[in-house]
Amino acid sequence: MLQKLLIANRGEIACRIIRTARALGIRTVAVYSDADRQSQHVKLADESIHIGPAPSAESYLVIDKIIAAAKTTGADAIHPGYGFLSENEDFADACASNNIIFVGPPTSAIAAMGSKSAAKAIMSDAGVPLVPGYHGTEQSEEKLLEESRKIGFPVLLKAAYGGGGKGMRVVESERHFHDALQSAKREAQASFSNDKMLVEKYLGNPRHVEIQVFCDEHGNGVYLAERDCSVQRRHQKVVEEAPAPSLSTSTRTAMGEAAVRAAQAIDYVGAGTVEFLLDTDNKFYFMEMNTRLQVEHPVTEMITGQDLVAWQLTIASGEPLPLAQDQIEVNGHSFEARIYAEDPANEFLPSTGTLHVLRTPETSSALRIDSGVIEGDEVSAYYDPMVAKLIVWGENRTVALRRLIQALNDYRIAGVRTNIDFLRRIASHPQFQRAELTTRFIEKYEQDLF
Ligand SMILES: Nc1ncc2cc(-c3cccc4ccccc34)c(N3CC[C@@H](N)C3)nc2n1
Ligand SMILES: [Ca+2]
Repeated sequence: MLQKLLIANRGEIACRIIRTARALGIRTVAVYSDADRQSQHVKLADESIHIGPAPSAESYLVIDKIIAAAKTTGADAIHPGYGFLSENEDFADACASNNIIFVGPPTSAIAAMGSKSAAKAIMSDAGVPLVPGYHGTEQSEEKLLEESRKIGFPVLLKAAYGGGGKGMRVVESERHFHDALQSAKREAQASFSNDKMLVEKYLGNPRHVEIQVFCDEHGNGVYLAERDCSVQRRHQKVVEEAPAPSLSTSTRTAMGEAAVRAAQAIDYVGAGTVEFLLDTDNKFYFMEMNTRLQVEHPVTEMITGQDLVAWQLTIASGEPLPLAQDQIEVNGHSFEARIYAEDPANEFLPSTGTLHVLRTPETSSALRIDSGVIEGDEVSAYYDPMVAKLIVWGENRTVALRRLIQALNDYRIAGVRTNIDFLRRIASHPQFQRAELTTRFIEKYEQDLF
């Protein structure tokens, strides 16, 4: 087993990783910027080391500083968490060349999934269903238009190196094609320094259903059920749940097996998430694969009873998967609500300030709060405004949803504005209660939600 783990992250995920490492008897090292000197993750770790000024670009994102911190403290492994350097090939390489275990997949797997078009080519060979479309290297406007005609409008233009909806344009008909392509390419170039496009058939009302996969270094691969992350606002997940409501056992099995095939096609090791679009006809299509632990992993932990960070550390130590596929059981239903310090009344802009009041609902085996802050802490604008994740479990969706609403009612935060009321309105909405989830939920019910 690993002796000493450096967590190259901050906030709730750093605290969460430290808790599991401690339970496994692994010593922990926290890294912190000037703004995080007094933060929770620093207090929780056995050791801590300063890595630079508050801006991420001068601290949490600086590969050499993280590597130097690991060497100074004698860490034998680094957990990247999510965001920051978690899907950065150069960072994974830097760990390897410094004989530090990177708690994640091989660099080759990160590279393979880095481009959506390259990923689709691999998935197609692995027999994973793709949205009808074009993901080739020829990028002339004529070629992309010809392929769009073949697919049939409406089509979706997507940036091959994109994410979070940037560089994405729905093209209703041919006469909008030129302008949509130019603006998508401009945005992709600006956001990702790469304007390579792929074209997909536009699905009118898909759900976002993602499969949690785990592979070890011995060729074993399993899936740990799925999560429905359809309720998004501007491509940012707001509420996630597991399992996906009204997903048939045959669809669940087919998606899970496709996800494991996808992972094994790239010799995956560690925790990964294969994202699918689930269409109204129950057909599913590969969207992308995330080669990191996701923010919403706790809902999977709640319904399977597994600690996914413990699995990551076990596998990073070279040990086999803790369970075989037929030993993985799903019990009950779980929701995660992401609590952001942002102001719904002001375009959801980040809200900063001191958390004068932070009273949380009482935790239990059915209610978990993953948070990186305590009362009195400062919420700055330097980092992601998510201050906590509220995770609930129930023996069925109705019970879990009732607990979610009760917990949101019991949350008291003063000093920054939060999205708690917005979350409560989503959870209480009749269509949400009836699990009529589509990716257009918030857009469709916007007037009821604000
Ligand atoms: N071919 C095709 N058709 C419809 C789509 C609709 C979306 C979409 C659009 C808006 C919100 C969404 C929420 C969850 C899942 C998907 C969406 C979508 N994505 C991809 C990235 C994700 N953040 C949004 N891709 C799509 N692809
Ligand atoms: Ca991704």
